[in-house]
Amino acid sequence: MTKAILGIIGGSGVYHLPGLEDVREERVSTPWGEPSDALRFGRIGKTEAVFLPRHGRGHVFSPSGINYRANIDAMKRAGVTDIVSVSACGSFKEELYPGLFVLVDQFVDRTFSRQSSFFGNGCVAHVSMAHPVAPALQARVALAAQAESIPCLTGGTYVCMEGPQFSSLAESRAYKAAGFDVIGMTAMPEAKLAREAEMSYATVAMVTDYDCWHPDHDDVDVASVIAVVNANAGAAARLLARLLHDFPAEHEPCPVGSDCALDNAILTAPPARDPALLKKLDAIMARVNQPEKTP
Ligand SMILES: CSC[C@H]1O[C@H](OP(=O)(O)O)[C@H](O)[C@@H]1O
Ligand SMILES: Nc1ncnc2[nH]cnc12
Repeated sequence: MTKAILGIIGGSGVYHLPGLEDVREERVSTPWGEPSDALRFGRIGKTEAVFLPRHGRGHVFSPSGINYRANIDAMKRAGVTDIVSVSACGSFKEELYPGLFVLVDQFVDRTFSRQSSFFGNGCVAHVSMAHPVAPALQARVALAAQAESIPCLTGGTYVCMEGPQFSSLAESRAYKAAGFDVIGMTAMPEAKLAREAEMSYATVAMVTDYDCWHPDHDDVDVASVIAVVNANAGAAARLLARLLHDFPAEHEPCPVGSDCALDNAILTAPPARDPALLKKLDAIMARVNQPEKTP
């Protein structure tokens, strides 16, 4: 049995987790550098949680400047089994209106200036990203939203742009024509790294705007995003509190293999592996490095 510990990553405007009890803060260093902020450990009900604001308190890290590897590695070191991230996003669909929570299940990665893997020369791994969101975790988020009567839709594709500038009208129209549902700047490589670290991952995409394609709405700007996030901060807090309160004590095995993603993913032969990289991978590869149990 693996004890479930929930990691919550807060996005723009979400720098705290209201309702967290017995809070303890700890700065966790990782072989990949410093996470965006101190980890905040606590619990809601019987469930332990670890909260991290991805931009740091005071919003100091830009989407391209966030150390995603340090954030995910720190969560792994803290024993986190399941991560729920909250992300503000623009909408490409009329029916995905500002204030709606969308539980996306696919990502398109258009970032180009980020460290997107823990692996590399000396230890090569290829994990599956066919199903980047853990369905059981996502279903629990949906149940929590339902229980709190929070408008929430399951399913959708989040395109992750590099930023920090918002999209041009031509880009916005192209993403809409491609059938993407929402756009943000942070879910990638976060979701990829969570998969490499064998943690379940689900995103609550909080629609804040219609980007710039909509003829009847103003083009997105920071003020409008933050106004919608602030207006919905209470709903996000209630959703997360309910999720934590109702979360099972034991980590539920992931039907798409989030918790065993490294099985059959590592190509580099053991004798050829780079000891320095393996040392950095101590937390990420902890499960696959365990000595085999003798019967
Ligand atoms: C505040 S506007 C752009 C900013 O909002 C989103 O943040 P997050 O995903 O962390 O909630 C978007 O990705 C940009 O970072
Ligand atoms: N329209 C948009 N584009 C990119 N990131 C966003 N975050 C919130 N709204 C956004």
